Amino acid sequence: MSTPVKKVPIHLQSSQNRLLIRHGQVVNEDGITEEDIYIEDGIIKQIGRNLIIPGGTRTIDARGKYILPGGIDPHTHFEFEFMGAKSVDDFYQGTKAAIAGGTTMIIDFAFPKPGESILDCYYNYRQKADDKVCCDYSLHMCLPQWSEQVKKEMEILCKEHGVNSFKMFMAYSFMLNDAELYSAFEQCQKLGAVAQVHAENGSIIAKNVEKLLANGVTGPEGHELSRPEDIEAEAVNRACVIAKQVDCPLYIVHVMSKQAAETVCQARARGTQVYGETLVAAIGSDGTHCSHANFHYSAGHILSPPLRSDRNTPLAIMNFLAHGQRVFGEVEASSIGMSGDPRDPKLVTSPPLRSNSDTSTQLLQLLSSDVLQLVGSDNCTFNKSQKELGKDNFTKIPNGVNGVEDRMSVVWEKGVHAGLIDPSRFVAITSTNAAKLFNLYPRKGYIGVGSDADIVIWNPSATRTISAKTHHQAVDFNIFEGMVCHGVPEYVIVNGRVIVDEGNLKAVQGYGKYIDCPVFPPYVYDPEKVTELKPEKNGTNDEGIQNIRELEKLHF
Ligand SMILES: C[C@@H](CNC(N)=O)C(=O)O
Ligand SMILES: [Zn+2]
Ligand SMILES: [Zn+2]
Ligand SMILES: [Zn+2]
Repeated sequence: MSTPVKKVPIHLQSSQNRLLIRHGQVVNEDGITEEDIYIEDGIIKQIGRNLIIPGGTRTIDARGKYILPGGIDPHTHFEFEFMGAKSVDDFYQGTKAAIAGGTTMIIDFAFPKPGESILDCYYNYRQKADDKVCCDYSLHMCLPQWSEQVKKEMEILCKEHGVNSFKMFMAYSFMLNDAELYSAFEQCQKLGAVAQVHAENGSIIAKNVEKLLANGVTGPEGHELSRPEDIEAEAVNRACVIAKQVDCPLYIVHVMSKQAAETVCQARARGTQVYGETLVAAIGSDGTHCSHANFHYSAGHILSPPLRSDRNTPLAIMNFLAHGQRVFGEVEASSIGMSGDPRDPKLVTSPPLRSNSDTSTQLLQLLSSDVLQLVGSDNCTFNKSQKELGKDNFTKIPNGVNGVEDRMSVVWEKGVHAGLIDPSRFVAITSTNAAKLFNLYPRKGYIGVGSDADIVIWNPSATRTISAKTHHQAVDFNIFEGMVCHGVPEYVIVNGRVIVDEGNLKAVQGYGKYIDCPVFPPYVYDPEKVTELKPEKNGTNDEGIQNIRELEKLHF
């Protein structure tokens, strides 16, 4: 007979784990409501008005503020050994900085060392991250080579370790060829995993580099010259063609150019199931900074695919992120029933499409698809001294920039404050869509009963000036240096704990944990059939997300 568990009377339980957020505007991807939120033991327990809550609960007044699902950054490289250097933001400082900026979960790219199996790589990443992370995290696995062993270990990672996404490279010395990509996509599709690609044509880049160096172009300006937009767009298209042959859902990481985004758009219009991730760097910066007289300044902006020198890129990328991105071409708006002034910047983002009959049908299809679904940081930071590895040869500059701390504010400034997207779309592209694609939703990326209490109280009218002097990252450079952003996190709640409290960061090392990403994400593998799985938002059911109602069909 077991001894009865002694239940501590609720009014004696520590109020540390009970929180009430009042008078805020709750923003989910499908709308905004004025509701209060009651949190206990790290879970959202009640949403509504006039909630009955126990005494001793801390109350936060969110009047005039938005209450957002915590940001989810789908793309980081903490303490990553790459190109002869190790990225300086580790899992502690990187996740601490993430929380400071309103991100409450990250998904890092595990990358096997030479000769290391992907299974050992997984164990080693868990070893180095678990005790350091300040917020929850998951892992993608990179596949720098293809073999029967890799194929087998992908299955183990999917079935036993909660990895449901694999990144293949089409550039760098560890690029896979088309047949290997084909096999890798087949395995992803069989396992119910998300196939991700770094889409640049590595063979053409190698030839361009040879020519540039032979002609004495060794500075950072050579980086984009060696890998122009065509080289990115060609690889995006090729990956989409292979994925379609295999019927494998495809996720293009770091779409960095108009041409690549248009290629995603056209592939979607042909019925290819492809998702596009862009980076906050592509929205908040551009390639003109890479040909600056100062080497450190230029090298500090080097990543791949490169920031583009076309100054229209940030606005075009932001438009591709806005839902129902409209591509205005030669086809007259009236001829396809479009309203609005064609000169409206929201409409014009890309060179004219051919105006013939099936273009208008195709255009209509394009008009209905949102081209890019989410924004990552690709935080892969190297100090000025490390970037000097490429002082005499741009191909040796360690590739990577910052973004994990500033992602949310820069997207708010360039998107919501600029009037191009609304707060709900902001939530979709900075949190919810990542949760859906990697099968974390609605536990993550949603404010609903039963969801994890990862919440940001966001002040839309406050501003902050970004600087390496004040940021919480380890790196000594910031590509957004001096940018004034509207949109500041005043409170950041991580699994029910107030980590940013009235702007003060109180990160706790090791407080985060590893989160499994189950295979066959419904939003990816059942887009036709799947109904939107969502908890009763205001339900009283404290079993949380078990309470599933069938709702309208999926729409991305
Ligand atoms: C190697 C890694 C980070 N570096 C970068 N994007 O330049 C990536 O390709 O995503
Ligand atoms: Zn990449
Ligand atoms: Zn990356
Ligand atoms: Zn502003």
